[in-house]
Amino acid sequence: MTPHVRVLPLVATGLGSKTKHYATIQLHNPIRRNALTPGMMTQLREALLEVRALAQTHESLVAVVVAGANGSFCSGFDLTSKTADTDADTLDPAFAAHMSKVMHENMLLLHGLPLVSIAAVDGFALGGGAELMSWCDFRVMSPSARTGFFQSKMGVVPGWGAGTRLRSLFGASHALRLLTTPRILSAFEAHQLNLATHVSDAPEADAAISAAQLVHRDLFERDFVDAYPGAVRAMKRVVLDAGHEDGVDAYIAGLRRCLERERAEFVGLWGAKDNLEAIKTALAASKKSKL
Ligand SMILES: C[C@@H](C(=O)O)C(=O)SCCNC(=O)CCNC(=O)[C@H](O)C(C)(C)COP(=O)(O)OP(=O)(O)OC[C@H]1O[C@@H](n2cnc3c(N)ncnc32)[C@H](O)[C@@H]1OP(=O)(O)O
Repeated sequence: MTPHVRVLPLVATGLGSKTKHYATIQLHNPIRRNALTPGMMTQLREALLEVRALAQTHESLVAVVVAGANGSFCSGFDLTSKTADTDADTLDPAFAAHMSKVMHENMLLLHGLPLVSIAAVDGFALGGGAELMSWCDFRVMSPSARTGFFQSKMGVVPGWGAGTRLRSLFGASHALRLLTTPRILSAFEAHQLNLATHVSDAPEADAAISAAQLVHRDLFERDFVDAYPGAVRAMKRVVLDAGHEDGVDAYIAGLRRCLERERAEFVGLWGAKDNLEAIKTALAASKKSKL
């Protein structure tokens, strides 16, 4: 199946006036661990707009889950996608600027949805995948899932906005620690660092559980069960609105300006000497591990 991003049918949970629904946006490029091609980035925007429209017509829709397919979350940008989706060289600064802008706008759209956003992380959330995870309000990891901001090891800064996002989530020193430490973290370590907001309470018993199952069982059938849908939606408005004294539009505009500066750093480093050396080393290591 060609790589794609789609919105799955809404799921209902709870009873009576507390019935709540959630939507799922699924990233589907399993042979590349759900890395995003340029085409998938455009489809991600369409999926986010579809979910935003659903939120307008369905008052009981309280959350959107972002998930991968076949046991993986997302391994960032699909480094093999240039020939399939575009003629541009993906190491070209013009491509870097374009990709980063598209993903920054996607992240702002996700962040500004009137719904609680939930990353359901199985397998790996790596590079841009860790960034996408970080932009979600809740970050649920299955017991065997892994994540990591390994951009510094690739000689770049984040291309999908994690500098801005982690600074706003955790403050400067914690954001810097995560971004300058290109280590792959277990779900347990990610939870200790507050990067994961939810992991299994009994990881050994839940060894085979998926993040989507954890979301359904632990969030919707337990944590959210007593909340009224209207109150959940209002909480999201309150929290977003509290981001800036002039309200949500000023908050998002401020984030956009920060992302513009972050993008300039990314474009300057993507495809430059250190990045090329890192890609060469990574490719050689990958080939060696398969011999
Ligand atoms: C925008 C920027 C940013 O950070 O801001 C980015 O995202 S740059 C992109 C950053 N991401 C990466 O560099 C991810 C590199 N990938 C990996 O480190 C690894 O594949 C893992 C994600 C840890 C998964 O390891 P695991 O052992 O489970 O599987 P594997 O390595 O055999 O991967 C399965 C197949 O998917 C491919 N594959 C995995 N990630 C890919 C990616 N991002 N782009 C293109 N192909 C990718 C592998 O080459 C392999 O292809 P074959 O089956 O043909 O051998």
